[in-house]
This record gives sequence, C-alpha cells and structure tokens, in this order.
Amino acid sequence: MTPMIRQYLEIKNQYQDCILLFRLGDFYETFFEDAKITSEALQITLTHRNGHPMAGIPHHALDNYLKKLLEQGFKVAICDQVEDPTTAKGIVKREVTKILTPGTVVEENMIDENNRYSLLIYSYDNEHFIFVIFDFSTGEIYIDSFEFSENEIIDFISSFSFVQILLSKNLKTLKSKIKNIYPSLYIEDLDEWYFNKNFEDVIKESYEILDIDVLKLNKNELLALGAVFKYLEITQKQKINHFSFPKRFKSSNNMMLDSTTILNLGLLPNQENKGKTLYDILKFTKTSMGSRTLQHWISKPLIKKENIEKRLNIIETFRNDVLIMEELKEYLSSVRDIERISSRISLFRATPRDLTALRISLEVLPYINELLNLIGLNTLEEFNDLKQLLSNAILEEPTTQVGTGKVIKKGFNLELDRYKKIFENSSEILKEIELKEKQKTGISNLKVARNKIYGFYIEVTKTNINKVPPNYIRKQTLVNSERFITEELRNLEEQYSIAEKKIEELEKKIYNDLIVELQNYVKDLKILSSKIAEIDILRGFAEASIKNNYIKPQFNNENLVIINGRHPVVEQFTDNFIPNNIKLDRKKRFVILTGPNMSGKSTYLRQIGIISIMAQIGSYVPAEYVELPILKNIFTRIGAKDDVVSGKSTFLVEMAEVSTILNNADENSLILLDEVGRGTGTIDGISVAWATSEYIYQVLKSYTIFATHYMELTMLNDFYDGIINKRVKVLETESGIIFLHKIEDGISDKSYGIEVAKLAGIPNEVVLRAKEVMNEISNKTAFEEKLKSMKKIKQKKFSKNKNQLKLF
Ligand SMILES: Nc1ncnc2c1ncn2[C@@H]1O[C@H](COP(=O)(O)OP(=O)(O)OP(=O)(O)O)[C@@H](O)[C@H]1O
Repeated sequence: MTPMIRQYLEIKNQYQDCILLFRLGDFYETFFEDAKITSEALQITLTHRNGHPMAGIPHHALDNYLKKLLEQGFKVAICDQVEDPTTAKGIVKREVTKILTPGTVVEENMIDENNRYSLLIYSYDNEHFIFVIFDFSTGEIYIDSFEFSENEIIDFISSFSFVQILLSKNLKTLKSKIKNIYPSLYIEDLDEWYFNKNFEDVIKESYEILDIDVLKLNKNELLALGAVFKYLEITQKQKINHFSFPKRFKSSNNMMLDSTTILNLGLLPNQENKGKTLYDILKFTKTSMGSRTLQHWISKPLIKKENIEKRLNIIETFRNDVLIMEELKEYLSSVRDIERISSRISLFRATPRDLTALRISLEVLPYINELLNLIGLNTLEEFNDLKQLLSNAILEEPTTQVGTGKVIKKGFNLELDRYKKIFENSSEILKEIELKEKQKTGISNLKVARNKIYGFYIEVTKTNINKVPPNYIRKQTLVNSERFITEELRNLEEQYSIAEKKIEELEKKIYNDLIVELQNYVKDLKILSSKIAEIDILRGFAEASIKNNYIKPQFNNENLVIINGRHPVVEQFTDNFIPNNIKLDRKKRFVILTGPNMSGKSTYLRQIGIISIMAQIGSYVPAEYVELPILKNIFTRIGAKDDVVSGKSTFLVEMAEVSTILNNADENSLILLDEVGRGTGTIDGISVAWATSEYIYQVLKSYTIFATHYMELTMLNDFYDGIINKRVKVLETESGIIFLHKIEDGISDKSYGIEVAKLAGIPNEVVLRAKEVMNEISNKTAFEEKLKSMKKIKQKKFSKNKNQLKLF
C-alpha cells in the first residue's frame, strides 16, 4: 500500500458516511467503493491505480459534479491539500475542509433562487415533536413544538419541498416511513449527544448573545436548535453566525394555512401546477429575495388589520405614480441576491463575483431611495462605507480564483501592487531580450516567451539550431523547434516566480481580511434584504393590480361581500370569465351550492378563498367591490384524492380533512367544502354531510360554502335561516346544455350528469341508454317523499367540546 493510499484510508475512515473527494494534483479522486459509486452516479470512467478502483473529476469542474452527487442524495466530503505540494516534505498534508449535504449548499452556481429548507425533527418521547426548519443559504430559521402523529408529520413534510431531513436517532420508524415515500430525499439521523450536551454554549456563540432567554424557547426547543448549530458546525467546520433569531410557525400575527389548503387553492407552485398558481399570478418581483418572500407571504397571510392596510396603502401609492413604479422596477432588476451573498460572506464562501454583485446592488440604492422619497415612502440604508470599501478593494470584473492577482484592485494594498508591477511591463522586457538575442545570434525568427510550467524560454526553429550560442541551455524539444534558457532568463524567472507566489499569498490574505471586515455588515445587509423584498413585492402587487384590473379590498367585522369577483388564475386561462357575487354576514353565513359538474362550482368556491387570502396578504383583489371580515383561518376540503402512499381510502382522507376542520374552525374561519361525503354510499354521504353542516353552522359559526351534488342538503335552508341555497345557471338548448358559470340564488333542478357525459364524448348509444335507465329509475314522487321525510329530522342542538386539540 502506498503512503498516499494509507493517508486516504485514514481520512476515509473518519468520514465513512460520505463520498470522499480526495485532491490529487488537478483532480479530485475517489477510490475503492466510492470510485464505483461515483463513476456510476456521475457517468465518469472507472480506472485503476495499483489495482485499486479509482474515478476522478477535474478540480475546476467540482461544483458541477458536486451538484449532481448532492441531487442524488449523497453526502460529500471534500479533502484538500492543506500545504504547498512544492515545499512539502514527504506526502502532502491533506484534510477534509468541507462536508456538503443538499441542505448546506450555498454556492450561487449550484442552487436556484428558491428557498432550500431543511427540517430537523426531535422527539424525546415519540409523541411530542420539535420541528426546526432552516434555510442555510439565507439564514432563516423557524421552530415550534407539535403533537403530531407520524402520518401528520408525513403530511407536513409533503407540504414543503425540503432538501434534507435530520432526525433524532430514536425516530427509526418515522425515518423508514419518510425514506419509503421520498426515496431520493436526503435523510440523516443524529446521535443522542447532539441533543443533550453544550446546547447553551453553541446557541449563545452562534447568536452572539449572553442569555438564551431572549429567544423565548422552551428547553426541548433549545436542544433541537442546539443540534442544528452543532450539525452545521461539524459539517461546515466553522462557527455559524448568519442565522436570524428563530421565528415560530404559530404566530399571533399570521394565519397559518395548512398544506391541504395551499394545495387545494393552488396557492404555491409544485411539480404539477407550476405556472398556474396564485404565486405565479402575483410574481412581478424582480429580486430573488422578493420572490422567496412572496412565497412566505402567501403561505402566512396577515391577521392584523393595521398590518394589512399598511401594505395596501403602499400599493396605492405606487398605483398613483405609475412612472415611478416602472422606474423602480428597472433599479430592482439590478439588485442581486444580497441575502444569500451575505450568508456566503459570513461563511467565508463569498466569491469575488459575489462582492462585485453586492457592490452593484448597493450602487442602485441611492436611485431607489430617490424614487421612494418622491412618493413619500421610507428609504433604505445606503451602506456608503461598505460600497466605498468594495469599490476600492475589488476589480470591476474580478476572476473567481483568489490568488491570481486578478481580484484585488490597484491601490488597495501597496505591497501587492509592488509585486504586480513586476508583471506589468513583462511583455516589454521580453521584447527587449528578444531583440538583444536576435542581434547577438543573427536568428531573425527567435522568440522569447514565458509559460506557467517551463517559465522563460528562448525558442529557436530547428533550421536555425546551428546558430545557437554555447550559453544557451537546452530545456525542451518540440517537433519543429528547441527551447532554451540562459542565465539571465533564469534570474528573471526566479524573480517572477517569487513575485507570483507573493501575489498569491498576499491576495488570499487581503481577500480573507476583507471578508472578515465585511462580516460586520451581514446583520444589516439581511435587514436591507428583507426591506428590498417588501418593496419589490408591493411594487409587484401594484403592477399586477393594474395589469389584471384588481381593486383595493376593505375590511370589517361582519360582512363577506364580493361583487363581480373573479378567480385570478382561471381568468388568465379563460377567454370569457364570468364574474360572480357573494354576500354573507354573521347571520346568513352558510351557502349550499348546487349545480352540474363542470359548471364552475369549484372555481367559485376557490375564488372566494383566494380573494380572501389575497386581501390578507395585502394585495389588491380581482373583483369590483370587496368587503371582508379578517379571517383567522381558511379550511378547505376540495376534490377526491386517494392517499395511496399511506393506504388511506378516499373516504378516509376526506373524513380526516373534515375532522381537522371541525376541530379547529371557529367564527373567524372560512370553510370551503366541495363534495363532502361523496366517497361513500349515498345515504351515508348525505347523512355525514348533513350533520357536518349543522355542526359548522350552529357551533363553529364559520363562513361556509358547501358545493354538493346532494340535492337533499338544500333542505337545510328549511331548518336554518342562515343557510342559503345557490346554484349555477344552466341554459338548456336543443343541441344540449350550456354552462353560463353564473351563480344565482336557488336550487339546481337537475344534475345534468348525462349531458355532461355527452359533452365529454361518451358514445351516443351509451348516452341514449343512460337516459332510458334514468327515466326508469328516477321516480319524482319518491324523491319528494324523501325530502318530506327529511323535514321530520329533529333540529339537533350541538355543544362544542372545549378540549379539542388545536393543531395550529
Ligand atoms: N366563472 C367562470 N367563467 C368562465 N369559465 C368558468 C368559470 N368558472 C368555471 N369556468 C370553466 O369551467 C371549468 C370547470 O369549472 P369547475 O371545475 O369549477 O366546475 P365544477 O362545477 O366544480 O365541476 P366538478 O363538479 O366536475 O368539479 C373551468 O375549468 C373553467 O374553464
């Protein structure tokens, strides 16, 4: 075994769960089992060295390959040479300098603008769970305690696109469940010691605070938070200082929408609905910070009137000055991802290009401020010192490689400038020597040049070789020429290589010192980022409101009124969208909506939910007039979906969703129900739907829209004044039915199922036969009898069980 392989094995032994990329010359090599895995994962050649399997990637292409390895769920350790190979005695010293997992990538070329959330789950008893969600690339962190079942945890996971999950080691069954459902998601379990020792110190150091009480977390939450920082310190091999204080999921300032509602209402994009969500419609943002924050805003609408109105008023200000709004858009387009750049500064991972991007971003701030000033909005801090520092220190277009002398600007460090000067007139020196040698030797095509490997040389073509003087020392033979060196060139070379080394050393040191200085600005830069995000989003809301003809909503305690409301997404994809109204108040608060399939019930239902959410994130809304109560929550039960993965039937999923609603909604909630009870037999279905409606109406007193095919439910109106019936208008013509998509008071007289089947292209013979069958089995008198018997059901009085578990 060679000493190098021995060194490799020693290091690999400490990083057994990682693919170890071992720096060897210009390559990162993998050996043994790692080589087999990497060659397959990266589609690179598997070779052999002294009989050992080996596969390598060129060092300059590292990021590219790393990205692929991380996407496939590997943990990667980068092992670098930590001393200069030219001066090393014996084998070069190597150390692991970085461990990467999908949740710890921050490099600009490896990630897109979206958040990269990791989730840590900690439980001391398998009943109480602490969740920490963090984005290492931006420094955001959220924490809270939940009493979830494993299935609820899985639901929670499915509502976020996590890039990595960390679990305390005792959660074995949960780990295998998650692994089964998300085989390519990166999951790691953490030993017990992560959660029991030194948590206070690591948290205090990370936040630079003296007292952890300021975080207002309980002991178990602190343990979980401590584990996150320990994990990051160990993998990143450095202190972690760029996180903001943890926020709670459950906040008195925000509505917490559950994953079902986000999905049902099409609020945020996922693989299937990309381009057709509320986010896509409202995304007029120009900065990455704005786009990410917009997603947060949508998933957590505000519940305090003054906060909502503050946003709406800023939109109004922008709308009043469209020119300023447009100009601001241009400036915002030049603002780069300051939030992530500052994270990278804090982690010593900022590239020279990051610093240029930061400078360019800061340079537009005065222009942005000028505009904000003109319309009376708060201006941003301009960071003049920082801007000056960056502009003095970094070249306009630096290279990515620090140490090449092409990063630090002239004038920033005199010593560096002195060494760089040697190279400045090198081409003239070469020309001088060349001329001198030509004259001396009489070789007219003699060339003097320098390259990285051989240094200075004199090149003479083979035809002139007999004219070469004796002081020329042969260095290299090429096909048509020979290269020589002289004493003079050798001395020069020495000077140059000393200068080159010095430049490398100095530039790296200067750059590093600069980063340390820039770290002082990170906290304030994060505040700047969030302010820019806010301006960016609100400017975008203003633009969206003009482009799509939205109006400013109003708020009150009683009425939910939408006049000529539209579905903001469907209207974009429909030629002639028909607007609709709704008028509810604290008394008339429950709508039973009937109408054929495809007539527009779901669209109507959803548009009421979406308009409420738009209003509460502070956006203008698609309608002619909107007056809303401030909702504390929105619950939805829409569409039938099987949960194949956890083996639950459609009906069970549906009932679980209804149960969450019944346990959590109240008079400040909006409930949207579409076809509850459909997954079971008709009689059961009607009964469950009936009882559910009564409970919501009497006990919860939530604003509710219930779309249904069960005509029987329209009878609820006979029992309760506040339950009203609405239907979708349908035009019957000779050639079939036409959906008018207009919602009006009343009960749908027919379900038009056969007409819809015809529209869908069911063969005519089948349609005709269905009509025959229907005439046989539908018996009008029987239906009327059934309705009468419904009237005999006694009005049930419910009382609320106060001890219900609240999820959010
Ligand atoms: N107000 C409207 N104006 C114009 N077109 C509409 C409107 N509402 C719905 N539509 C069109 O009708 C289609 C069906 O609407 P939707 O899914 O809401 O019907 P539905 O009654 O809920 O049907 P199902 O009961 O089968 O779920 C939509 O995709 C849309 O193209």
